[in-house]
Amino acid sequence: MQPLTQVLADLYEITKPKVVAMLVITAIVGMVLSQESLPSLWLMAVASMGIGLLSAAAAALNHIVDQNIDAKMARTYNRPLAKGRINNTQATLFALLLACSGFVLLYIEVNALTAWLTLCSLFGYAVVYTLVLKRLTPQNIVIGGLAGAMPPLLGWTSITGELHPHAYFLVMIIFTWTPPHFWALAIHRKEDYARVNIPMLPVTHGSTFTKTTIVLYTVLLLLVCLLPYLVGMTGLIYLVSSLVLNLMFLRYAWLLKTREDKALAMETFQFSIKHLLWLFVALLVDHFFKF
Ligand code: HEM
Ligand SMILES: CC(C)=CCC/C(C)=C/CC/C(C)=C/COP(=O)(O)OP(=O)(O)O
Repeated sequence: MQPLTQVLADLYEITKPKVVAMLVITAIVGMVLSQESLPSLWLMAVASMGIGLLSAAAAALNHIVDQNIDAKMARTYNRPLAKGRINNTQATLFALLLACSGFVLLYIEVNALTAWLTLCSLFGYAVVYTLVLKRLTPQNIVIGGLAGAMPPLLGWTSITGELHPHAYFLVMIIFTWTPPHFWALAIHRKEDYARVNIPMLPVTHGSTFTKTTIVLYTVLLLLVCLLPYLVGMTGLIYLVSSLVLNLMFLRYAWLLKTREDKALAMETFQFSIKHLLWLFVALLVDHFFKF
């Protein structure tokens, strides 16, 4: 029997807290951008809580589904389920508790549209991506990435109760960002994925092809990031910040492609996270000081 504190720490770990924190930040930006003035803080808090709970449930389900492959990969062998520190019943009940409380909170305190869309995102990540696409095709993270890109739209609908084209631009940004974010890591962890027969792009098409694809996606990302400015949704603060961040990302991608430095893959991956965080901070600042 594990001590209760260890079980709680393990349950917390399977929620992928840092990823969920980032998802919630992008949702909050969606909330703020949906209105001229700051939305109700109560509504923002409950919506963030609901989106966070359902994202955490999705992450826990991913740990349950992937425990056998996680146990064989150097990056993930020490995860709570892979190591048997918690069992399937504990993890499943925990995931259900998170999912139900998140859904009910969104449905009652926010709106039905957001509750259903967030549940669809959970399904998209935990079932469509993890259970099916991850094992099926090297385009797994391109298609599956849509679930992780949804939070800004979920944040937007939390406040307005309606879908809006401006929210789609934010989704498109994260959707285009996800492949270079993940493939940089997948290059570094290629042997891990090959060992467990997961058809990640560097395994199926090689690292050289993947690096070229990363460069192309970072160029596409730079262009997609211009859309909010071009339609008048954002101002110059966002335009300049996004250009600087995307040129930095492109530089990492280019160095990764052209230099034989093994450390560059993880450096590119780590930069991708900072890139997205600062891009969304820029969207926030721009919203309040738009010129
Ligand atoms: C299908 C889409 C995605 C895939 C396959 C993916 C893959 C990954 C993987 C494998 C890691 C773990 C790296 C490690 O253990 O060292 C990671 C880390 C991370 N991802 Fe993603 N990611 C995706 C989408 C996203 C999205 C949409 C966000 C946020 C908006 C995000 C934010 C992060 C953050 C913040 C980390 C660092 C976590 C930490 O340091 O513990 N990812 N990602
Ligand atoms: C409700 C909602 C918005 C859901 C979004 C869910 C979510 C947690 C998205 C994050 C994407 C992510 C971390 C993928 C990595 O999975 P992986 O299995 O490829 O990586 P791993 O090997 O580290 O587990």
